[in-house]
Amino acid sequence: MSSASYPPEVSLIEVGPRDGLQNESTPLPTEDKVTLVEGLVAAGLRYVETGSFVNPRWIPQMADSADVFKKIARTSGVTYAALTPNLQGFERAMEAGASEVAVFAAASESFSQRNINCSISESIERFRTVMDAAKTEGVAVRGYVSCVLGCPYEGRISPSAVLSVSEELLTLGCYEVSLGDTIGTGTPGSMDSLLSALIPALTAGKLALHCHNSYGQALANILVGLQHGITRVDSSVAGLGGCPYATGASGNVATEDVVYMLQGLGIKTGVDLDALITVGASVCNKLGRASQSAVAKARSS
Ligand SMILES: CC(C)(COP(=O)([O-])OP(=O)([O-])OC[C@H]1O[C@@H](n2cnc3c(N)ncnc32)[C@H](O)[C@@H]1OP(=O)([O-])[O-])[C@@H](O)C(=O)NCCC(=O)NCCSC(=O)C[C@@](C)(O)CC(=O)[O-]
Repeated sequence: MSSASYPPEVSLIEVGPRDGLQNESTPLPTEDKVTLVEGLVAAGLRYVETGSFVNPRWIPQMADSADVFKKIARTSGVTYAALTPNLQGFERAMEAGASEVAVFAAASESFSQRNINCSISESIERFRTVMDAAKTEGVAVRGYVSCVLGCPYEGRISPSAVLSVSEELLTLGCYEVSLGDTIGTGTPGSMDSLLSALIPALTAGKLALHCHNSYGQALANILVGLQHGITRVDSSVAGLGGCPYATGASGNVATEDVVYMLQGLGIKTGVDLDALITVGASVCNKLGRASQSAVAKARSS
């Protein structure tokens, strides 16, 4: 396939400070989170999911999100987003100065119960109150759907289940839906089938991809997404991450690896790869863990 089949530009949604850090056994100190967010922005990322306003008893790693939002030096043109499961989370996010928020649903009932303690339909009702408040405040709301290519409790998930909840989120007013391969079991084949089912109904412009790399398929799955016309991709510096309610979910696809692949396709991201690798090395050093980015490992060897 020629490079002309790919978009000239892809927007990266950096989820490292939120998804990347929410599962760490020892939470990263607030100051280090602030340094991480600022480093990512300095490396060229223009959308950084900076924290989440969930129940701190459920996710203690994100308990200091308000402080992170308050302490970061902001750069104009950058979106500093937060995850908000309900109105209480939305209000906390607004008080902390989040530029936009994301609600998160699932295509699997069991995952929805374990992750946010309610059914899929109850979650949509909770999000309705968030959407109403966001409309009043003039704040954009992104939607996530987890388990689009497999669930840790239910196994295979049908594209029609993903379509149904994605449609509900878009109807509620989310400007896009990020499709989460939460446990990274998807393959280019299952991603192709899913997108072939979703895009005629929803359009590629309303979809983003959020791929975990547990089975080493994330880049291949993203490539399939690009071929379907998707131009917005979530990733996490150094491949940090994993969902606490999805056993076996390893890190998100590494931002460094996505940038390298996109550069190779001649696709612009606005990200300085060397600067990003330095940011990834620094946070890994603080966490005392190895980078999950193949590109960062190759460059440091
Ligand atoms: C959704 C809830 C809050 C429901 O939790 P709940 O216990 O059902 O909530 P509740 O409404 O019954 O309230 C119980 C207590 O929680 C408090 N509470 C309630 N809401 C909030 C809030 N916003 N902020 C702070 N506190 C809150 C509330 O005030 C109350 O406090 P108490 O009276 O007992 O002292 C809970 O289940 C929760 O926090 N879940 C978070 C799960 C989570 O963060 N998971 C990881 C993110 S999702 C993910 O990683 C997947 C994704 C997005 O990356 C995509 C992918 O890869 O698939």
